[in-house]
Amino acid sequence: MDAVMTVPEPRNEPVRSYAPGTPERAALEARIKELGGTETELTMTIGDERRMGAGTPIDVVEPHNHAHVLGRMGNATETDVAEAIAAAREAAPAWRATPFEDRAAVFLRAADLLAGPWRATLNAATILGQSKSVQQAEIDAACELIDFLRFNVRYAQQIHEIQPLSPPGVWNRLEYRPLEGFVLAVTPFNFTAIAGNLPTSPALMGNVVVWKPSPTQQLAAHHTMRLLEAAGLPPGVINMVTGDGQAVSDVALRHAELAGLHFTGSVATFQHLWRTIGENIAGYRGYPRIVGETGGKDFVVAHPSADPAVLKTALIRGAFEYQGQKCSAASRAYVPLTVWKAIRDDLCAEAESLTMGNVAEDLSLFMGAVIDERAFAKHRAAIERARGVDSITILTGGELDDSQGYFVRPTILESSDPEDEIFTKEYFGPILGVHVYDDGAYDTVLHQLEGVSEYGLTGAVIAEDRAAIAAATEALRFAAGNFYVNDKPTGSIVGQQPFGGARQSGTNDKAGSVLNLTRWTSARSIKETFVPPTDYRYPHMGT
Ligand SMILES: NC(=O)c1ccc[n+]([C@@H]2O[C@H](COP(=O)([O-])OP(=O)(O)OC[C@H]3O[C@@H](n4cnc5c(N)ncnc54)[C@H](O)[C@@H]3O)[C@@H](O)[C@H]2O)c1
Ligand SMILES: N[C@@H](CCC=O)C(=O)O
Repeated sequence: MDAVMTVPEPRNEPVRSYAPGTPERAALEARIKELGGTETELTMTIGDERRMGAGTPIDVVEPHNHAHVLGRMGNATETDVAEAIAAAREAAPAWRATPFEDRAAVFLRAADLLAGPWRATLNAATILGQSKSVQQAEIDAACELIDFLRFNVRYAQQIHEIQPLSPPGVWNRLEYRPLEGFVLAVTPFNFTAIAGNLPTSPALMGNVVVWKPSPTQQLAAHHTMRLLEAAGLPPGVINMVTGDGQAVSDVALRHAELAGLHFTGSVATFQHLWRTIGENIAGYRGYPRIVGETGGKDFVVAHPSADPAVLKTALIRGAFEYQGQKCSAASRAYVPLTVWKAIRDDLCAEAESLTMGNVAEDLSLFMGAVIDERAFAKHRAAIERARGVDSITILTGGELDDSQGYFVRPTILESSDPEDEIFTKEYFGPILGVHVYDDGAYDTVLHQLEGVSEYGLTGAVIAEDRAAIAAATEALRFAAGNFYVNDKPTGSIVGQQPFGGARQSGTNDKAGSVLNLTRWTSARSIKETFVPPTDYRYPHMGT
């Protein structure tokens, strides 16, 4: 179309309340009932074909009621993955030739469908399959995914607007090509929005994608794929393979056309994928772009001037929302003695009072279950170890029950040893380590917490004293990619706090920002000279 088009100005999607009696609550309850009462066939999507993965069957269950099967998938085999790559490559020429505004319209439409008729479906699938409370599902599966889809379009346009200088007689242009080949998106269980963003952001930039969701997020991933189809995404642009990922690593990471990896998950998996790419580096057509966001050991440090109520709420919400299964969750806190004395009993009482259970049946609950048996076993081992360490006192929690669902009570551990593993290791669950320090030791504590963990994802300082805020901001400059002042370290919002961390927490390419989208384009410089020279001699050579 002959026009310079501007895309709609994005706004953050408002979070709905789901208070009893609201229409959104009624719609959600009805959809939970429908999806919870169906065993969904969790097919792969390869080109225009939907079929079950040909490998071993995998059940998707409700984490808070693990006897209840929500759906079944088949582990993708090497043949399945090879066919998904072939479908992506077949779709590539038409997709990269599709004008930006037509590509953008697909994702803007997906955002509007999700804001309207699809909202209850993605929220219900996230509550049932990932055990999120209503509030946690809404900020993730609805609002954050809508924001990713809308804001990325705006960011892509901003990238297109970056153009070089053109002196008289010359027109210089930058063309933003997609990468040559396919992008592999491998996504985690804990955020439906992240799972949706990792394949769609490269696709918006004109790439074709093979997407491998986490098996424990597959119900919401399945409906995300249907949403994209309903929005008009052409077959083959995003191909979804199901299962544990083994065949995906074996085939996709060794394929000559691998152009990029868009990953979110644990450090161990990311290092395995990166190592595989390194081992195959001579076999690719180009150098695959590697973007990976991984774990965290996220801190809250309080100064003696901290408002106790602000600190207490930041710890409760930061550590225990979604059972502590956010990469950003507060899992270590450093509190001066005077402030600790003011909050300890209330903090523990509040943690004990947090409601937990079947979040799909009771929409008033604050917490659900941890994601699966493996996570449950990891938390049990961490709590059992803590019981045997002299420097640790279990102040509250420590109870676990997997008879119906994988329930771990919010647990607060106090330790006099700031080097204990509760301050260094990511448990990814509702376990908060607290170190209490003498009020005069603030600077020493900042220095100690800066280097004790290998991660650099999120952190927060709670203080009223301006100099203390400035000291933490400076001392912890490289300890967190997302740093919060007088707030919890979780809950970043697209367009407001671009998200990601460095050190072992990832490549810090900031999901949902211009910085991320630039990784999915390979720019071409074009110089056109209007009146080209016709004689090779320069004036200094004389005639
Ligand atoms: N920094 C961030 O933005 C961010 C966001 C969300 C989660 N996380 C991190 O993710 C982790 C939790 O997520 P998870 O448990 O799903 O992580 P995970 O590493 O277990 O799994 C992530 C994905 O990798 C796949 N996978 C695992 N082994 C594979 C292999 N050999 N080949 C190919 N794929 C493979 C999984 O099936 C899943 O799809 C935590 O460490 C958390 O901190 C980070
Ligand atoms: N962006 C989310 C965290 C994503 C990781 O799990 C937050 O800021 O809480």
